[in-house]
Amino acid sequence: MPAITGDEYLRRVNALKSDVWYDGQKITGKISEHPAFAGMIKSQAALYDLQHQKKNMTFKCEKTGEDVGVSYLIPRSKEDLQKRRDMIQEWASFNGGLMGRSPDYMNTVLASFAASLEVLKGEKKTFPKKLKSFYEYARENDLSFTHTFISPQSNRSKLSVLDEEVTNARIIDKRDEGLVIRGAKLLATQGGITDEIIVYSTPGTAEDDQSYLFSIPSDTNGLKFVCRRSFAHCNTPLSSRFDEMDTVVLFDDVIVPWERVFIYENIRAVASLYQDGKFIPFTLHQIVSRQVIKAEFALGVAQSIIEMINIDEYEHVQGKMAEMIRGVESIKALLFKAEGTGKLDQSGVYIPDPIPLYVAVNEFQSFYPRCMEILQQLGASGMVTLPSERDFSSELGEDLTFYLKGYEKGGKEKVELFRLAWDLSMSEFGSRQTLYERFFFGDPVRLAHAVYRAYSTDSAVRRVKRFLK
Ligand SMILES: Cc1cc2nc3c(=O)[nH]c(=O)nc-3n(C[C@H](O)[C@H](O)[C@H](O)COP(=O)(O)OP(=O)(O)OC[C@H]3O[C@@H](n4cnc5c(N)ncnc54)[C@H](O)[C@@H]3O)c2cc1C
Repeated sequence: MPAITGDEYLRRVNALKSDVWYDGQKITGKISEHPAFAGMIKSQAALYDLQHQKKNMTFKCEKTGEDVGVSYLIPRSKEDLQKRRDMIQEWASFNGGLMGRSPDYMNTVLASFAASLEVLKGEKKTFPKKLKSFYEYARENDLSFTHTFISPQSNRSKLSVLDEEVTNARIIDKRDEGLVIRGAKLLATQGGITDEIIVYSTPGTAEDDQSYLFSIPSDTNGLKFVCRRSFAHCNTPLSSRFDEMDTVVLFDDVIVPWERVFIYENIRAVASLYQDGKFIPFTLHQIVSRQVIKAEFALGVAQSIIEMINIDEYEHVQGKMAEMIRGVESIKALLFKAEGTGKLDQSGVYIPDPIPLYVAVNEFQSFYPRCMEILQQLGASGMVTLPSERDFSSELGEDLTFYLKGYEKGGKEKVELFRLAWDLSMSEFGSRQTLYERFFFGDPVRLAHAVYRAYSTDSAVRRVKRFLK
């Protein structure tokens, strides 16, 4: 089946009978109609429809000749990589970059694994051929994915390996039918509303029974998704449409069939696929492409506030905008640099330069929260003087339209803009977005270590040595 439409996505999501728990109850009936999911699922369906409405969203599959999603494309040239960026940004533009787990994220991850099979050569208990066929199957059927990588946050001390009560999902048995998994994983955004979930242990895993890579359908027996409270409220411009639910993932003796096991009981293979393969550059390229759109969206909201209450003559306002512009342009420049200084590897895959992307994603972890702070500083009380649409339709409407007016704009228009700014930067949805970017691709402290370790200072040091001579 070629790239799917929104209707096909809806059909599949509703056909799945995943074990999704919301507020003490298992969700029954169509998940696309549940108030916690309806808005977001509709938005995701619209993304799939865009694949058929916009140019450059698909490419001809080398195997089937059919049109499949560009997010599955393994780039063979700089142009391919730019094609990927265009596609990612087309989807991100639809939601202001606020759907961090739009399908292109995990499709990219899977494509990166499939392009990295050489790192598994000679490694025991790894199945690179199966991983490749699974990638092709996913690409040709346009599967949707969520993922869960991190262990539960019960004990993060250096000595946590000594804990006797293990919470992290682990292999408890190996049977003819497959691996048996028991335990939990930290979380999966969009858990329970995708065809499949990819489960992976990130580097740092110290136990064999906790090292694996596999993918299973979201409605696999014993797999449970436990939701947080929904942030999707009516009459909110962003939360009502883009609240990607976060779920705790529980594995109640889940059987993972052998054909879906790609790595097991091999700590080194798990680490190598992450560090030595193409996961980091490809995934970072997807993330930063989306973050550019998100930063531009925040910039657009900030400038709209400035115009709405006519504050652009103040120097500190200009200074705050300059700060946002510097950030947006720096991230864009880093993205272009990564594409420009990418390299073809021996297998003919074009890999973006990971260093500028690492820098961009680490920078975004503090830049995005700062943008949200600036929105609050510019918007001030406008962020809370927000009568509802019903108030504007009531007998108070005329008064509110006048007393809440902006600069050359009526009260309703002003409140609509400020409600958007509030939803972006202050609502539960907005706060979660900020938290999300703070921790995207990992804890900022450890990500900074990774940037330092990945960066070569050799030429800078050589120059200092020459200078000293
Ligand atoms: C909104 C949201 C959605 C997410 N969605 C997903 C998802 O879909 N799938 C998925 O797999 N993950 C997801 N994540 C998880 C994300 O990858 C993690 O939040 C991130 O890796 C940080 O891990 P942690 O939350 O366990 O924080 P922790 O590692 O527990 O960190 C907590 C604090 O302790 C400090 N700390 C802990 N250990 C160390 C150390 N060794 N050295 C120095 N300081 C340390 C950290 O600096 C931090 O201040 C999501 C997270 C958020 C917030």
